[in-house]
Amino acid sequence: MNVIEIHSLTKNYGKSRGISDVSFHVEEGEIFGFIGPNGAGKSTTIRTLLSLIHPSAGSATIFGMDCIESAPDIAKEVGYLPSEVFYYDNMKVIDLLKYSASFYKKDCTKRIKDLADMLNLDVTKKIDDLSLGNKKKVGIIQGLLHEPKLIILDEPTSGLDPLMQQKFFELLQDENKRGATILFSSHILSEVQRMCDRVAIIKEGRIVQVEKISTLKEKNHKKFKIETKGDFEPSFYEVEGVSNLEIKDRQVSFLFRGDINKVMKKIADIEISNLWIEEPDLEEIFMHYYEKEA
Ligand SMILES: Nc1ncnc2c1ncn2[C@@H]1O[C@H](COP(=O)(O)OP(=O)(O)OP(=O)(O)O)[C@@H](O)[C@H]1O
Repeated sequence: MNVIEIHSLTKNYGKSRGISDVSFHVEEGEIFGFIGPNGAGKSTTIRTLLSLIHPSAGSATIFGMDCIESAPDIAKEVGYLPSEVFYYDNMKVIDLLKYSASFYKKDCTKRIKDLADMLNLDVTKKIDDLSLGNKKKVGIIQGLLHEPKLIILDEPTSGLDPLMQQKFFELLQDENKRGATILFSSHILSEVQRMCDRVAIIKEGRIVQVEKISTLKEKNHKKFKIETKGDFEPSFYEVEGVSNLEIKDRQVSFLFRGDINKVMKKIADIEISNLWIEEPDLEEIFMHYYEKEA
């Protein structure tokens, strides 16, 4: 079942572009990444989905319900962490969290305590006295306290230190094991690569690719580095799919895309002393893709 379905969603801000013709779906139980550079349209897509702003064209459903018509029902089952959190600073953290919990028909007391303990947040403090990172933690707890079936996170890790990011990812993985579907927007590719099953790439308001992370990596080049005992056969360079070839003494490095057996057969013909084959990380794939599309 698809938890989120987005059909040709378009949002213009007056004459300026927000998003154009955005379509993708998120399946039940997925951790789905939504990546793109600043201003690409991630927040606009998410805010349209949550009916915080209305689309200029197109439609979207969450749990099969229309995002605009059924917004109040959808909100009960969705946890949302906006990219920037703003609060009435004078309140105590616990009072704000209790207030947030009052919107749901369940007792969230234990859950709030567990989340605050896990994230190391002192809920007796005034929001005014919290650092940016600790304010972010309040937002995370607000988004998760009602054990939502769908968690939508817009740039969730900004402001969190590396240790806290790690805890936060563990928390999300636990939520996912509990059955929650997660939509995770980010411009930090390493975290998307680490957390997500599939990813949609957005550029200048348009989706340019939706792919499994594993496929995205498979379809792309691998990096080869070889050290040889003797000189190279010139024919080695004729293998289809070899690019960015660099030779220095008895070391050769190149990128390869295609049937890996072909290049392995070539390598078997020469006497080598060492061999390294590296997967590109998502960042390299992403840059490659953006350059190609530019
Ligand atoms: N309220 C607004 N009024 C006018 N234009 C807007 C508004 N909000 C966003 N935009 C424009 O819409 C486009 C998409 O912005 P959006 O905030 O959705 O991108 P984003 O991918 O979330 O980027 P970031 O990572 O910087 O938050 C940008 O060109 C932005 O300038």
